[in-house]
Amino acid sequence: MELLTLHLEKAGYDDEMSVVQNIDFTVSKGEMVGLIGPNGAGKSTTIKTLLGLNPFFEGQISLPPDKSYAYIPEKPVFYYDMTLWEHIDLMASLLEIDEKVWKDRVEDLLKLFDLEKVIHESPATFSKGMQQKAMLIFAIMSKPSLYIVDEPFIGLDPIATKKLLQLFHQEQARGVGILLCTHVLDTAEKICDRFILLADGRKKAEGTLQDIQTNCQLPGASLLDCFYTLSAREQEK
Ligand SMILES: Nc1ncnc2c1ncn2[C@@H]1O[C@H](COP(=O)(O)OP(=O)(O)OP(=O)(O)O)[C@@H](O)[C@H]1O
Repeated sequence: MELLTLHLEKAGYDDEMSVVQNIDFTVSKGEMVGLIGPNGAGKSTTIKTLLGLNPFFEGQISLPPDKSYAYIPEKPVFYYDMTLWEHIDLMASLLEIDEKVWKDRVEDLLKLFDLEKVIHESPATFSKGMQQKAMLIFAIMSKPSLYIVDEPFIGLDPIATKKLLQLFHQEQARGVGILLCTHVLDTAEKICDRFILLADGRKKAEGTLQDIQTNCQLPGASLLDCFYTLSAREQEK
């Protein structure tokens, strides 16, 4: 069952000029799809558009009903005057989650990510990795059916990365779909079921690692090598 279907004929930042053209893909239940591409390829524009943050687009987007998808941004934003616990409390009331349910979930997540000691401090003063963990807790506590995650690994230490990968795995096992936008290709290669490769605002390749290897005529090659080959091919055009 498809949780996200996207077909962007064009999208950009004003009516005049489109940044991405003819991009379509789906994310199904239990599936992790990697959205990859070089700097400026159009990944963030695609994500902003599918989240409804960008009014300049033509196409169709279908997301799960309200509140059942969560976006984890690359650059977290916090209220300076609020503690981590106050952020969590606010999030729970906005999402209308039962108090006992969210408190149990949050307790486990705070323990998992080692943030119990700082619940009464403002996340605005946390390190990059701690802020990333806080954003993950806000997203996971709502138990969405789809995650849209932008560069979750930057800033996380190896143990937190491992814990996050295990968490994603558990979430996928309960049928959650994940759209993962990342430049960390060696990790993406291990965890994603399929990839969408964007370059120059267009979809250049799509499929499993094996499909992409076939497309590049590089059997057995790493995702990074395939990415490099496809990017070089694009530059030659
Ligand atoms: N707010 C904006 N206004 C106008 N143009 C923008 C804006 N944001 C991005 N662009 C342009 O859109 C194009 C695609 O940028 P986008 O941020 O989607 O790329 P990306 O694939 O996410 O890159 P990166 O890997 O560097 O994050 C670039 O040419 C960029 O200059």
